[in-house]
Amino acid sequence: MTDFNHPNRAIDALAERLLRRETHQLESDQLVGRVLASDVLADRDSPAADVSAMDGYAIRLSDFGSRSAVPIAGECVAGEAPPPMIPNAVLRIFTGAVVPDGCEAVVKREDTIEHEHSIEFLSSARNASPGEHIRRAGENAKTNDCVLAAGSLVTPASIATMVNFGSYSANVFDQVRVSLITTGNEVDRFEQESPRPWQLRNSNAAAIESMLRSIASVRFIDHHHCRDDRFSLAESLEKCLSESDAVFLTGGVSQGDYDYVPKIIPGFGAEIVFHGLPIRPGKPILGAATRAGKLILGLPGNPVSATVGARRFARPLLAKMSGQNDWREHPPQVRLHDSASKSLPLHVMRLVRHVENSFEQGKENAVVAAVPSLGSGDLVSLGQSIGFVEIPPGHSGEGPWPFFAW
Ligand SMILES: Nc1nc2c(c(=O)[nH]1)N[C@H]1C(S)=C(S)[C@@H](COP(=O)(O)OP(=O)(O)OC[C@H]3O[C@@H](n4cnc5c(N)ncnc54)[C@H](O)[C@@H]3O)O[C@H]1N2
Ligand code: MOO
Repeated sequence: MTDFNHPNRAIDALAERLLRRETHQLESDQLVGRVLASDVLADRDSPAADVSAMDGYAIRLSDFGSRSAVPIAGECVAGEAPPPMIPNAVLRIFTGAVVPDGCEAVVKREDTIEHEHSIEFLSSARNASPGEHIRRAGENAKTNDCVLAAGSLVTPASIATMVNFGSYSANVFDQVRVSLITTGNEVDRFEQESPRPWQLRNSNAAAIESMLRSIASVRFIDHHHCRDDRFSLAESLEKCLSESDAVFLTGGVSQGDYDYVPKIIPGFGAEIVFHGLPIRPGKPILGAATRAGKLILGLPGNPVSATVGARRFARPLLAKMSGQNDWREHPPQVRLHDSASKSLPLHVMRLVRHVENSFEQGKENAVVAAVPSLGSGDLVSLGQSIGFVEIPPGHSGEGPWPFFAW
């Protein structure tokens, strides 16, 4: 086990040991949020022919020599093959229509005086250069060019690209199957009755399950809740590992006598890559990988630590396992409003909320404010936050700091 001084180093070391999924074909209406396993190729040139970028007139540059009005010989409309160009005449053309053979440029209609059967060129049109307002065949992509690379996350924007090139389905990586184990004798659902003062509702299960269910490239498999018992924990972990690619646990990861998570993991032949990182909250976090490349993430039980840890560590690791090339996060930088706090020798994750008009304060970065919090058990501050900023060791003040939104 190495001592990592940055959460990103720990994430990288764990990511290296994780498996990638098999692949299958999926229809385009199911693809958003999934990861392409094969390149998408252009099935034809884009555009497929030279087309007009403007509503106007298809001309030869020699037409500018004409002193008087030039006749309009016909129309090129979108959805039809163009008529031929006739000498000493222009064709009316519409955006997206194929330009006729012999057309050297398109002049916007605003740069002409339009009569019923002819046009005159305004002086603004006379600077038109060859090819002006013509989108050339293949200028976006040639047939068989790669237009979307394997490993990219499918978005509504990339669906547009796929469908344009005739891909109504794509080869994608299988979803990452994830199970969750929460621990603790004090924790239960308590839906019908009220918990006693020494009991707690299972907020970690609710937070992490909902986070996992919001990721399209993840399939949530199961949630087990275990009492603080070594054998039932080991039994649950064995079952979860047999049916999942990643298992997240909360609680039981620290130094207590009943903290069995670190104790049972070596029994599964898994390598503990880190146990304890210089972060607050979440210091006791544990990351392990099995020989088959499955992920075990042991999150501390405190609700803020568990939720922050899942967001900070699970998200990129699941992106990696789902086959995404660009799986590391690129968090935006934000400034912290009213940032009177001491620096600590840890990476401090501070819960933050929006600030009204955060972009109007003459600063380059958006501004957020710290949510007052009494620590990693403060579920009120957790619920009022929009995410957290991460302040590096020895730093304090307004930043800017990387921001991780929920
Ligand atoms: N001697 C030490 N004690 C502790 C250390 C340490 O370094 N040395 N670290 C502290 C830190 S930091 C944290 S964080 C906690 C994490 O401990 P565990 O992961 O073992 O968590 P638990 O003790 O099981 O629970 C902590 C806390 O969270 C509540 N909890 C647990 N599960 C849930 C759940 N599913 N939903 C809601 N709340 C939950 C639990 O009742 C406890 O209050 O250890 C410190 N101690
Ligand atoms: O760092 Mo522990 O995560 O709750 O306070």
